[in-house]
Amino acid sequence: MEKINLEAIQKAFNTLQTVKDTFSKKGWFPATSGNLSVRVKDPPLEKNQSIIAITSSGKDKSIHTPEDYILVNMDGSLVLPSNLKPSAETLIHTSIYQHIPNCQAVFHVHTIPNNLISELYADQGKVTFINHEIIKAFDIWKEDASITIPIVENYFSIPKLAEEISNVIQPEVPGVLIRNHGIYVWGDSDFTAKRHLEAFEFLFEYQMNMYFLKKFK
Ligand SMILES: CSC[C@@H](O)[C@@H](O)C(=O)COP(=O)(O)O
Ligand SMILES: [Zn+2]
Repeated sequence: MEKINLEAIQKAFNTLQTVKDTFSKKGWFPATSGNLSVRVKDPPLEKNQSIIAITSSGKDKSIHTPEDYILVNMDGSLVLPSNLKPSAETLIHTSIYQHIPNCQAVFHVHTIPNNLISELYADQGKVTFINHEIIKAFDIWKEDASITIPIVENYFSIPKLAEEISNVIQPEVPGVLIRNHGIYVWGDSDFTAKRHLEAFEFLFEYQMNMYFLKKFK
């Protein structure tokens, strides 16, 4: 811990606060759901010694308190002793950082569109979006672009859920849907992870609306 730079920690906490505020205003943290993490940027640390700043468990994410964030190691353990509990889903975050080499931020939200799409396409284990301009937000620049996001079952056991997510992770698709639960997204910066999340949510909302429009046409 002596090696860890306080400025880097403060910067990580500030980033989480800004993202938390933005998503909260969109209504993306209903009933204390959702969690966020960023890698604490500390160049002297080796990759496997990295630490992350993550939201504490069970907090109302529409308000700010000094207890909102906590530091954890890549095995999910606390960096410093604390009475605070890190997110119950910390192991999902650490597993994503370990599988995606340049991952700097992981965001998780529960929304009605991501829950409905995850249920609608659960049997296929994935959902594909084709020919949407917003696919460029995933850095996919080609004619007839498409993106396919995997869907996993909502296992009660977090280690099992983390393992299932890591089994379907594809580096070129920065997200995984969990059936009737929510979405995990990541990026090589908090800016990129936010852009990915907004693009996925746009596609889910579009698909959901299109589904109903076609039904009642
Ligand atoms: C209140 S339901 C949501 C939780 O069970 C969980 O899925 C979640 O997203 C938030 O858990 P948390 O421990 O606060 O990070
Ligand atoms: Zn959740």
